[in-house]
Formats: sequence, structure tokens, C-alpha cells
Amino acid sequence: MEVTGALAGAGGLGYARVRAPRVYWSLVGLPVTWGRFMLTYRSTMDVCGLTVQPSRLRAFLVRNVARREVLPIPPKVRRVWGTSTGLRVTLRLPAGLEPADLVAASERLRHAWGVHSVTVVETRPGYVELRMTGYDVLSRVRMPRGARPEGLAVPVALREDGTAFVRDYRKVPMALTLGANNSGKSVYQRNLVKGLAQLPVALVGIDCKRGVEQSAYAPRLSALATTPDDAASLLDALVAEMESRFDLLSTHGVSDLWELPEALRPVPVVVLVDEVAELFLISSKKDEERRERIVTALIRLAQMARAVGIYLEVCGQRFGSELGKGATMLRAQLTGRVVHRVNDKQTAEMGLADVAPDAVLAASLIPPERPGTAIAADSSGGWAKIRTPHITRDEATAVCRQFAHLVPDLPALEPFRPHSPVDTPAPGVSLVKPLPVTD
Ligand SMILES: Nc1ncnc2c1ncn2[C@@H]1O[C@H](COP(=O)(O)OP(=O)(O)OP(=O)(O)O)[C@@H](O)[C@H]1O
Repeated sequence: MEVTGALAGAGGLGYARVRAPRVYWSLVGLPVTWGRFMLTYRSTMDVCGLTVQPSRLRAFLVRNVARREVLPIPPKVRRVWGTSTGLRVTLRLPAGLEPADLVAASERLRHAWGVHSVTVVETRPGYVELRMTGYDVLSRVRMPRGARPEGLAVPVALREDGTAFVRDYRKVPMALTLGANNSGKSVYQRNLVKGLAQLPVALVGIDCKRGVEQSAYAPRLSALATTPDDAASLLDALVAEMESRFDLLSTHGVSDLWELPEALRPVPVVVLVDEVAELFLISSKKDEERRERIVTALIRLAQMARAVGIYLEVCGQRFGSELGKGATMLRAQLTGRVVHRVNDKQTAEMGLADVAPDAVLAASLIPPERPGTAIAADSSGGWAKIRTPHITRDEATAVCRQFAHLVPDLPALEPFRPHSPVDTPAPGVSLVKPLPVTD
């Protein structure tokens, strides 16, 4: 019985390790890694070159007063705590070490402590946090429990270090999402719409693939354009709205929408542009004028609209100079970047080379069997591997319906207000009437 019990226990743990890595980590991985970390911390830091020589005074005191051997000093451990995905450690760096030293050694630390990944984050000058994950958290994405949309920030994906990747429009107002076919761009946008729908913002959609994706969000959209002609008129209306908001700011002597008293503050607007290349491409000479109008409006919004609370979220497969005049100028203004799997290195470079050159290689290596995985970067130079939770179009649509009452009153966009698509039955609901039951 003892042998059978032991075998069943081992089998159960093996099963949990593969099928329920979170449970396995909490029961086995965390205590083992914690113990290993505590026992080997000093020697690991030493062999990884993460120690400094003590000052002469300290060496003198240790040798002559404490009568101990003088050892090199590793960063001081300030706090260790476990999470459902890994282990976190706060370290105080001694003079002579910088966060980049730990970043350079993170691969060695990962192997030394037998964890899936080690990410180093500077929390404040002199302090870093080591975020270790015990297993591949991106293989089956579960967002952290407290991750909820609030203010103008939406948690859209999970980072490799187990924390939420938050799309915060006040920190990074304009962004660009790139990726090949089937790389997960639409699912990324669904997560975004699902979060934004719950916030007090106006959502504007531009989807020139005849609205195949965005028309499902119609109940929560303040405006929707599904053809390049409509997009040109809608963008003109947004530029006019931006100008009238600037007039409002100047009347009240402020330079930013958030400085206005709440009662006077216009509602923030998020403009979601799907397949941006459709707005740039022209098939005949007569389309040129429309293209010019669209590109000028987009560039003006990207350059100035942040201050009046209008934000751009642009999405496409590629976004390079081959799209013609204005493309690279617009791209430079879209400083938040999310690059999914791409077909060629040039696309990864279009998305990341100007903001986080180190991330280009990582984006080129995203495997096709991991849709929804992307590299997120911004102009701070920092980047992270992320993956969205998989949600269906129906789920995003259901949230848009649920929060349809939050569509704000925006007279400037009223002519572009979409009609809700013909009601489709909710999953599991049949339109066929059941036959009456007869005896
Ligand atoms: N995070 C994810 N987890 C699991 N599967 C995903 C994830 N993201 C996307 N997928 C799957 O990958 C496939 C492609 O996703 P999606 O439609 O979002 O790609 P896309 O880049 O928008 O493609 P296209 O450019 O052709 O419209 C879909 O079958 C989707 O279910």
C-alpha cells in the first residue's frame, strides 16, 4: 500500500506539473526554489560575478575586529515573496553594481535556481526586483487576479514575468500593433475593446475590411467607418473635434484635458484603426486626394491629439515606407509598439528598431504555434514578451452590449454612429422554436 500510495502521489505530481503547472508550482516548485535560493544565494552571486569587493575600512574591520575572512559582497536581499507563478526578490545593489549587470547575468541565474525565467526590473535607484517564473506562464494565459481596467488603463495581456501588460493611454497615448496573418492581432484588439468598453471613453472604429471585425463592437462604438471614403470623413470630424477641444483648453487657460475641472472635461476618445495599409493604398489617380486627406488627418491627430484626450491605436500587417508618403512620419508618432509574429525581419524592424532595437530578434523568433504572442515595447527602450488571453469575438461583443449604456454623447461623431448588427442569437440559443410537446 505504501509503495502504491507513493507511486500514485508521484504520478499525481507529474500530472499536475504538466496539466496544472500553477498548482504544481504552489505545492512543490515554490518551496523547493525558495530553499534553493536561500541556500545558494551568496555562492551563486559570486560565481555569476555579481559581487563587489568591500571597502578598505570594512575589510579592515572584518579582518581585525570580527576576525572573519573578508568575502566579496553580493546585493543585499531586502524581501523575498512567492506568487502563484514564481518567486520575487527585492535586492539593494551595493556601490559598483548596476541593474544592467543583473540583466546580463539573468540567464545564468535562471539556470542556477532552476526557474523558467528571470526578469530584472529597476524599482527605484539602487533597488532591483528579480521576477522569477517557475513555469512557462505564456503557454496557457491566466491574467493576474487584480488586473482590471481602470482610469484609462486596460490590462490586455500577460508578460513573461507573470505580471499584466497594461495598455495605459495616459502614459503611452499612441500605439501601433503589427503582425502577420493569423498572428493574433484581432484577439489583441478584442482584449483591448473588452477592457475599454467598461471605461468612460468614446470608442471609434476604422475597419476598412468592410467592418468584418469591428462591426461586432457596434453597440459600444460612437463611430465606425468601414470604407476609405467614410474613414476620410470620420478622420476630418475627429480633427475638427480636436480643434474645438483646443479652443476649450485655451478658454480655460490650461494645456491639457486632465487639467480641466471634471464637469467641463470632454470624454476621452480612443480611435481603433484596423488594417492601416487599406487607408494608404490607392488603386487609381482619383484616390490620391482621399489618401492625402487621410494621412494628413492621422498625422495631425498623432502629433497633437494627446493633449485633448484623443488617442490612436493603429493595427496592421506591415507599416513601412512602402506605404508611401507620410507612413514613416506617422509611425514615428506611434510610440507604443506591439509586434506579433512577423513574416520577415524587416517587419520586426519597422515595429521595434527605432524604439527598442534589442527586441527585434525576439520578435523574429515568435513561433507560429503560439498565436497571440508578441513583443511589447515603448520609447523608454524597455520591452517584454507578452501573450493575450484567448477570447472569442462573441465574448467581446457580449461585453460591448453589456456596456452599451456607456456610449457618451458626442454630437461631432453622431453622423458616424453605427447601427448595431442584426442581432445574432447568443451561443447556445436556438432561433428554431421547439416543437410543442404532445402526448
Ligand atoms: N492568445 C491566443 N491564444 C490562443 N490562440 C490565439 C491567441 N490569439 C490568437 N489566437 C488564434 O490564432 C488565430 C489567429 O488570430 P487572429 O485572428 O487574432 O489573427 P490576426 O493576426 O488578426 O489574423 P488576420 O491578420 O488574418 O486577421 C485564431 O484562430 C485565434 O483563435
